[in-house]
Amino acid sequence: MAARSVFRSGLFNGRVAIVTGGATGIGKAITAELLQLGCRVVIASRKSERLEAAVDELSQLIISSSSASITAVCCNIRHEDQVRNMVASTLRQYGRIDYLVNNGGGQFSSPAANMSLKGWNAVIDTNLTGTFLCCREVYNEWMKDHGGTIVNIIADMWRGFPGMAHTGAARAAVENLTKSLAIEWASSGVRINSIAPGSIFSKTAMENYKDLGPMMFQMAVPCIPAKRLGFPEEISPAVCFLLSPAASFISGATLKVDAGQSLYDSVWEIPDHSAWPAPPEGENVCALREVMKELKPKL
Ligand SMILES: CCC/C=C/C(=O)SCCNC(=O)CCNC(=O)[C@H](O)C(C)(C)COP(=O)([O-])OP(=O)([O-])OC[C@H]1O[C@@H](n2cnc3c(N)ncnc32)[C@H](O)[C@@H]1OP(=O)([O-])[O-]
Ligand SMILES: NC(=O)C1=CN([C@@H]2O[C@H](COP(=O)(O)OP(=O)(O)OC[C@H]3O[C@@H](n4cnc5c(N)ncnc54)[C@H](OP(=O)(O)O)[C@@H]3O)[C@@H](O)[C@H]2O)C=CC1
Repeated sequence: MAARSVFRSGLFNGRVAIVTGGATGIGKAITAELLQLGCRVVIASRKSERLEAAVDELSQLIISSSSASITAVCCNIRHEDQVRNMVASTLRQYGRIDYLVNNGGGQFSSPAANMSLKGWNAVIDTNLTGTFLCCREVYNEWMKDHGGTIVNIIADMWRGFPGMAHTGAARAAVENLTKSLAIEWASSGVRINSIAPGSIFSKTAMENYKDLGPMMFQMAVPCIPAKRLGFPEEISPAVCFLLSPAASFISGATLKVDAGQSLYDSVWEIPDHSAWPAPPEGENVCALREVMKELKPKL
């Protein structure tokens, strides 16, 4: 499935990674690249049929001389007992956990004013609490004594996330969590960083938004300096870099992989309105009125 990795083959030989949401979209590309680099990967998410299909497909990438392997465990990261089971079963199977990629997550699109508490909580529990639980469990059960590397997938929420305020709040919180853990766990030899993807197209990501999906992704294109969408295979090399020894002095950082989208335009339209309070009267307001009088006929 994925293009061949630019990294040295065998880079992750003998290493063990957990990739949440590793069966679809960005997670599937990460899993594919880790496998090509010799890693033993455990993919974890809610739907067993997706996990089984990914194991079948991705195991075909493994060449017979490689130390790589792929297995799956059903885990809803919102549930503490299931996260505990994911970590315990990985340790039973492989005896170590070198890497954790917190990629599983998502949201629905809705104006904040229409969000129910249940919907808000579903998104916060998935993206913030789920990430916290996975980090804490992997740390307590393995990385505390052996070190390791964690990458958290967040989002382009640098100017807020109008239309998906719940996920903006959760991802900003994960960015901050990443910084706290980078300090708290440094003395265990744990590095932890975030990656903030721009608009990354995959069939599963699009289908999450039902009928709105195709339009949402298409509408993002003019706001991307590259004038095209990104693809999962453009996120996975950044994840592999941050996991690898090439990033041995990087912790607590966030890497934006968005072709500059976060610096540029927004899809959120603010209609013309006169709802704001008038500015304080004074010489500058008078001067602007004069300028506008002269400018108006030319506009
Ligand atoms: C340009 C694009 C940028 C893309 C960024 C990406 O991340 S792409 C990646 C995209 N990939 C993903 O996002 C993948 C993962 N995403 C998901 O699994 C879901 O989006 C989830 C996080 C909401 C969890 O859902 P779940 O079914 O496990 O949760 P649940 O059953 O426990 O409670 C859900 C509650 O949430 C509410 N609610 C839910 N949907 C809507 C809606 N459309 N409308 C309104 N509200 C909605 C509702 O209140 C519902 O309760 P109700 O009223 O039914 O009793
Ligand atoms: N595509 C994009 O433009 C962007 C994506 N992101 C983020 O990147 C990550 C991957 O998304 P992407 O690949 O695009 O979309 P996908 O919808 O393909 O991937 C989401 C994955 O998360 C898993 N998942 C969702 N909820 C849970 C849960 N509660 N427990 C365990 N696994 C869960 C899903 O599997 P299952 O349903 O089986 O549980 C699925 O594999 C997500 O966090 C997403 O929000 C961030 C910015 C932009």
